[in-house]
Amino acid sequence: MMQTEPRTSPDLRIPLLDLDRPGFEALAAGWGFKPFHGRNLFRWLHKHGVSELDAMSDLSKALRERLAAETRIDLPRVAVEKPSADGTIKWLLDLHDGQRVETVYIPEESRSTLCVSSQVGCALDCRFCATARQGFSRNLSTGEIIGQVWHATRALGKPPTNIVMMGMGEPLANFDAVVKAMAIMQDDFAYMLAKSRVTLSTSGIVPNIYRLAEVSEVSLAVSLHAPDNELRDQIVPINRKYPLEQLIPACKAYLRGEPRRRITWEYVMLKDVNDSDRQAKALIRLLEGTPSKVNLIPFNPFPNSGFETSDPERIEAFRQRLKRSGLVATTRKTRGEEIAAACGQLVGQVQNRRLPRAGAQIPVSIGL
Ligand SMILES: C[S@@+](CC[C@H](N)C(=O)[O-])C[C@H]1O[C@@H](n2cnc3c(N)ncnc32)[C@H](O)[C@@H]1O
Ligand code: SF4
Repeated sequence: MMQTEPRTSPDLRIPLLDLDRPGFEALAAGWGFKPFHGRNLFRWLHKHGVSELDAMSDLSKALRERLAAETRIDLPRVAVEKPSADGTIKWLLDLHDGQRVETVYIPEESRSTLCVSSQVGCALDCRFCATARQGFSRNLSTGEIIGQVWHATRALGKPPTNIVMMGMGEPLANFDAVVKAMAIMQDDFAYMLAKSRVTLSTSGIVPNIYRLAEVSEVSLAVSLHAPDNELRDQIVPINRKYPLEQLIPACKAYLRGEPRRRITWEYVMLKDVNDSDRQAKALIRLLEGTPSKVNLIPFNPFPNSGFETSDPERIEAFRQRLKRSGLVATTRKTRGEEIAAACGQLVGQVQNRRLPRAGAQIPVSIGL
């Protein structure tokens, strides 16, 4: 075992999980090593899931000593692991300051999806969302976001085939950390996910949709939930700042006219709120001219939500109406019911705050 004592206080050491590949290369180069040594370290950490410096056999002793002295690797600690009979696994992860976030793994026949959190809580206050009830606590760092992927990959023995930024929080409100974490997910020396296999879901922070288009090519899912401003203002309050006449052009611009790309619109089905035939027609009109897929999400209830989920027949009638207009429309499957693991329903724990029991009986539903 390497005996080197840290030269600096642990808090001042460089958190390696916060770095992307260029960051590792710059770190190595800054210390007088070749940049590829930094790349090798990045590969050990993310591709091989190795966090013990002594096991990184192709790194020089001098580099490992420097790393041991001046860097740290803050791996997530699992507070609770809940497997479900259908293979879904929910992890509640402890963060360094006592906050907790949830990550959900959903296996399917031909793919596996990891639902990743971007914030502790959320400030955007969508009326039907359990995370919103928790309020906003803080952004996650890049390391805390990619740490969820690191953990799942290690636990499962292989990376998921798909990652969705649909856990707790609004990813576009934590722009820099999320973009860097998504770059690591896609890096060939790390998790090797194709661009289309990483999806960012947003409730519609319009300026950051334009920014995202400049720096990333991930798939975009937008939480729409209403076909007009009047209703959307009420149930997705960010709409008052960025209404539909700004949101739709931003999403179109995101596609850059590329024929194979499209926006996934998430539409949570709320009984007698947004599920009428008239609203289906309005939705069709709204999405005209935008390459789209609509994903209908049966509302996952939680105590005192004030909403009910639409009847299955109503959801199917709504879907058929969209389909007849030529839209691709699907209904999300419910998964992992007994472990309360719904993406979009996650409630981590915030230290020293009283939490609603929301989420206690909530099923998982996912599937873009
Ligand atoms: C929790 S959000 C996280 C990503 C981002 N903040 C957003 O709103 O798109 C992921 C998805 O879950 C949906 N969702 C939130 N609460 C839900 C509920 N009670 N039932 C079903 N879906 C819900 C959201 O609308 C969104 O489409
Ligand atoms: S749906 Fe998304 S944006 Fe809205 S409160 Fe929940 S996590 Fe935040």
